[in-house]
Amino acid sequence: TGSTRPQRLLRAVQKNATQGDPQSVINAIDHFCRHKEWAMNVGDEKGSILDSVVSEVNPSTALELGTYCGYSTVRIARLLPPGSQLITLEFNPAYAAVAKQVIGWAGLQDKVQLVEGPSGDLIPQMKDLFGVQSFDFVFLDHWKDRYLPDAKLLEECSLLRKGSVLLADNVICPGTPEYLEYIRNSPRYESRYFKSHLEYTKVEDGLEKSVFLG
Ligand SMILES: O=C(NCCCOCn1ccc2cnccc21)c1cc(-c2ccc(F)cc2)cc(O)c1O
Ligand SMILES: [Mg+2]
Repeated sequence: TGSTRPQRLLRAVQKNATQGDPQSVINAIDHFCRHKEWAMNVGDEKGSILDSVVSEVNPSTALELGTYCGYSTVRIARLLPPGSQLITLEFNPAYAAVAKQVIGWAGLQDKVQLVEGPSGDLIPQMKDLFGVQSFDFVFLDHWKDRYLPDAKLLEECSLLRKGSVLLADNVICPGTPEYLEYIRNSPRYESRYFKSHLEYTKVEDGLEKSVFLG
């Protein structure tokens, strides 16, 4: 029984990042993934696009689907205004355990609610569990075949309001063709593609930003 990649990533954070300094946590993970072991964090190039969208939206309530090791959780939470909340869903308990420690190392635990379980079950419970009326911002980064059903579920549960922003990772690689087809052709969304690269590689990938029109 050796360590897992998420555990080695966490160890790199604890070794190279300063507690309470989110940027040093981001830098430590990017360095580990670029020079030691690739991992499926959104990364620095797409992360800068994520930062600009989060800053523009300035969300009071945000949802992340797919925590993994907490890299994008830290990127988003570090930009949130005081009093705002980020809810992040993770299916894999081992990933969630690492993410909790990464988020804690960054000192952002008070802004983040990490919930374990499948999005299809948890999204309908958001209002009851967290008193959320609607989400200003949603980052989709989980199973690529769940992007479309979960976007529809958010609509059906009235968890989106006029102006809510969905930002989807990996729309090219691994790819989310059904989601792109739906969201780009729906009269209820205004979408824009941000061309970039798969984290830590030269492979094309990108983010799709979609504004819900109500
Ligand atoms: O697969 C990826 N992410 C998803 C993880 C599981 O998420 C499961 N999951 C997390 C919450 C959650 C809630 N409900 C259901 C499932 C739920 C993912 C994969 C790649 C990638 C690209 C090229 C490769 F050669 C290999 C991998 C890159 C990425 O950026 C990704 O995000
Ligand atoms: Mg991703």
